Amino acid sequence: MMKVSVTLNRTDVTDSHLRLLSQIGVDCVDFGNGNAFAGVAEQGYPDLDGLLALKRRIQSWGMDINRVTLPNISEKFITASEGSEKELDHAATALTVFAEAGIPIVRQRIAGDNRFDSQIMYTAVHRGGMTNRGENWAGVMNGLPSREQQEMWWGRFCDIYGRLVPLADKYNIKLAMHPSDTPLPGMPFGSLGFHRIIDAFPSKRVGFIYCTGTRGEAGGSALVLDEINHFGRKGRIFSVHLRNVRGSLATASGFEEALLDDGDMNMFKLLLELRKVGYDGCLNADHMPHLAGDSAEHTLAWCYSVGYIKALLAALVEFSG
Ligand SMILES: O=C(O)C(=O)C[C@H](O)[C@H](O)CO
Repeated sequence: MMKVSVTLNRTDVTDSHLRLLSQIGVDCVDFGNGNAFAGVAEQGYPDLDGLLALKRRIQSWGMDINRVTLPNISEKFITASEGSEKELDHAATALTVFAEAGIPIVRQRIAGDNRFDSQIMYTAVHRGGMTNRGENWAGVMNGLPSREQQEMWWGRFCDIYGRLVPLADKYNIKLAMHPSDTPLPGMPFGSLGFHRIIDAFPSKRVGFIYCTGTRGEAGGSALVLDEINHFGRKGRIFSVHLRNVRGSLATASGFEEALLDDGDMNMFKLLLELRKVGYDGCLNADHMPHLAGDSAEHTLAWCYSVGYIKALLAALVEFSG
């Protein structure tokens, strides 16, 4: 049975937030910022006792931790600056701490895997005046990574995974990569990059946080359905970010993020495809929309997105019979 998760970027979450998540029926929490865990600032990796206390607190509200993030690997490591190997040592230690705490999925953020580019961003206005992130890639072509830069980055990525994958196998924890957002040409993790990862690192503990929003940005629902089918059949989809978009780079040279019911993709069709390939992980209510009257913590947005996903899941059960 698929479950619903939300992302928290801080670990000092209040009881009132956990209560709200529990009330609206969230099953799991994902932690999106690897540097937020107690211990990372001081020693470079999370403190096991602090992590276990956080896990127990979340469990006391009827939820669990689904995915966490390893301490960030910076540009210094990519360019092999002196002393930067320590970052990989810390990521490796963090992985073993998370495994010891019984966390199922870790994700390594690496400088250069995502690219949020002010050159191509604009504010899209949707129904009721709601604003959303829009991107149009005209003008960015000259700034894209060269073939040489791409290969250099890939070499460093292989150094990172070469260290982390054997540990993931040894400690039985899943190592998940998120697709590059924005999926511009030359970014490492589009559909070709995803194939490349599992070809180079065939361990069954290597897979993806499959983000329907990011991949929809690349090619709309046709691409998303194909990729869910392919990577899902290979058992490589460990978690799903559920987000809708309008347009795509392939079809409109641009895209706009949208509410789950108001983009081009029919989210129920995506769930049917996930069900077809036997996916039973979390559906994360990705990227909180900016709703009128919402709090800085996006509590209204959580209610909208989580409620929508829970209704889709109820419909899916009836559909399956
Ligand atoms: O959740 C992650 O690991 C991400 O990489 C999230 C992305 O940075 C963000 O949602 C952009 O799609």
